[in-house]
Amino acid sequence: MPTDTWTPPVPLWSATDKQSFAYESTAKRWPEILAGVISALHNAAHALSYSHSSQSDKIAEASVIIERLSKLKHDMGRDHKLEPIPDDGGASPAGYNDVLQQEGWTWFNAPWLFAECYLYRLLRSFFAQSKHWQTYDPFSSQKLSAFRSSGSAINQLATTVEELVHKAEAAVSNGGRAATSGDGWRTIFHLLAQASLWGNATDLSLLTSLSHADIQTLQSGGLSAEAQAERARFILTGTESLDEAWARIESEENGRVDIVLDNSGFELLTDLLLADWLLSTGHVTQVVFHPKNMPWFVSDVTPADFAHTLEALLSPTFFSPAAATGSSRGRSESRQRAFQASPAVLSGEARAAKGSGALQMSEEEIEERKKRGESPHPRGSRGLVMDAQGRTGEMEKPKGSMGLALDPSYFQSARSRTVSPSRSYVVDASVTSFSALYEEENEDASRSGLPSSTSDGSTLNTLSSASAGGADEEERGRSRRPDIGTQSTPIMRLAQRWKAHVAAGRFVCAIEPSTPLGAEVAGGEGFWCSHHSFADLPTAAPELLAELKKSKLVIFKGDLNTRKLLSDARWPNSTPFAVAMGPLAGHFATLVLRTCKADVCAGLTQEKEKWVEAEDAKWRVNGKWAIVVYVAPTK
Ligand SMILES: O=P(O)(O)OC[C@@]1(O)O[C@H](CO)[C@@H](O)[C@@H]1O
Repeated sequence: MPTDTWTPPVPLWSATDKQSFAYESTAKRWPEILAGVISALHNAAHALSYSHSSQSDKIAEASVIIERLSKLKHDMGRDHKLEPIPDDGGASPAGYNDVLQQEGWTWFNAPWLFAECYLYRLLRSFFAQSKHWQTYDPFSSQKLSAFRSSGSAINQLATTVEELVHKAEAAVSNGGRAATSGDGWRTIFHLLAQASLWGNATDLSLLTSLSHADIQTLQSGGLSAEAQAERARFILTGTESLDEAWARIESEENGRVDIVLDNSGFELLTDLLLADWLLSTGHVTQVVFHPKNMPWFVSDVTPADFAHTLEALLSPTFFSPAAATGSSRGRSESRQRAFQASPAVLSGEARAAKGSGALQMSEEEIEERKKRGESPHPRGSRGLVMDAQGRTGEMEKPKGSMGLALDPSYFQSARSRTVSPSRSYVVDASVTSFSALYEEENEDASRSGLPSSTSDGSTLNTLSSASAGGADEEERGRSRRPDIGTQSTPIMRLAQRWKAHVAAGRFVCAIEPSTPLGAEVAGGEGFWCSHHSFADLPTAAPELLAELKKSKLVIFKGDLNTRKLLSDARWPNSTPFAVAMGPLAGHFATLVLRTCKADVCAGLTQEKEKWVEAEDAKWRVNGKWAIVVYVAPTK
């Protein structure tokens, strides 16, 4: 390992242990995730095939990327060596490639954490090297549809938090910060921190098999004291660390808190609710959010996700039942099903456009067939059968087939909508695309006087260019209910506050949301997607460390961030968390909010470890159990 890497005194988790979740992920979950990306790309290309203007180059390029994804899936399944990541003009892959040159790992003998980070960085390079798909986020449609289905849980939380925020602001305006100190306010911090913790259970990379209904059940913890008490028993470390974190928040004058984000959608929403309440108590004057600079672990927050989330929450229709099921604009349920994003059957031989293995026949031929009233594809043509999760394993190509074609049935129900993949949030045709959302949004926005984004969605409102700023917006963000139309909901009103917080610099997204996906980013923010564990942060990212040391509390969300804090090493579970953090421990006050979804753990008592082993053999990985840990600053 290179010199700027700390080596823990215990081995790292890897798929060499066939009993581990590392092995199950490498053998099963990652191939399913790759199949999901192939499906998403197929659907995006499918939507393009109905564009009014010629999209054949983009479609052809999609099939090239699909071929690369298929080969990656093939090579992974056969435990090939990890190949160097090409220099794709984005964040330098040199760190990954230097290690690979030294170690020569394969998929199943590499450290699990390294291999998984490598997988997502390599995936990024497939799109970064393209001409038409450079800003395409292959997980956007999953993130969007999961977020849309979280509406009921979000409204439940927002109703409660809106009241808590206004109560806190009223208390502060009457009695200053002292008025929001003490037991009652600490209890509310517990509730909101635990809502943020359990929001982490909504992790699409894990929930490859759960339905959105299951996800909603997971999210339905809510804020009721009973619900929280019931779930507190699943926090293996107890919740005393929240008392320590709250004492830190109350005591320190410095008003900055940082949140190292995890998943977009519902989890990000719970982080924003916590952050807004912290501001309203007067103990915090700024919250800095740290997203990932590229599509990461399926559902992690990108800068575009951060911006889109605020925009989407302002829309009166984003969580509408129709939008959630994608059956908006009157499409029948059955057509909606036919339109679903996972191609159950890929069939047909496509006349390959020159050298491209295109999905389509030539434009001219399609037009000719349409004029004759024929389907754009010959029925019954031989082809490849692959189920939605790509469980066929090897992608054998039928003899003579030059490429892939979508089942003709897709072409009967596709909307004639131009969906350009040159937008990071492009979604496939099976869910409402953000451009459509923004069209709705603009209609709604113009009615309610809200700032609207551009209709083509390509130059979305970035947080830094968010509407207004100035006294009125400042005031609105502070305490008055914003006048965003009589139809406003609690979440819309809170989102309006959050846009005002952004405009006033009280909410900061550490990476400018308009930053291209995968780009090299300033301030060391690219570190979060590097090959490093966080133990290396002091040596590998001194600029980022200096930033985090300005914060009175740094909150790390989720399982992957915890795996990186612990170097994903095989610590005895009773190892003190600060010991397992290695050189990073003590540089700044740290609060870890993690639902357990991987092999690694630390910070438990031996009694608790014994108890949970007897309670649930899968406690490490099924997302039902959690740890909450506070590590005090000592350096
Ligand atoms: O960081 P999150 O989103 O909480 O969880 C991400 C993650 O822990 O989930 C999977 C294990 O289930 C791993 O592949 C990955 O590291």
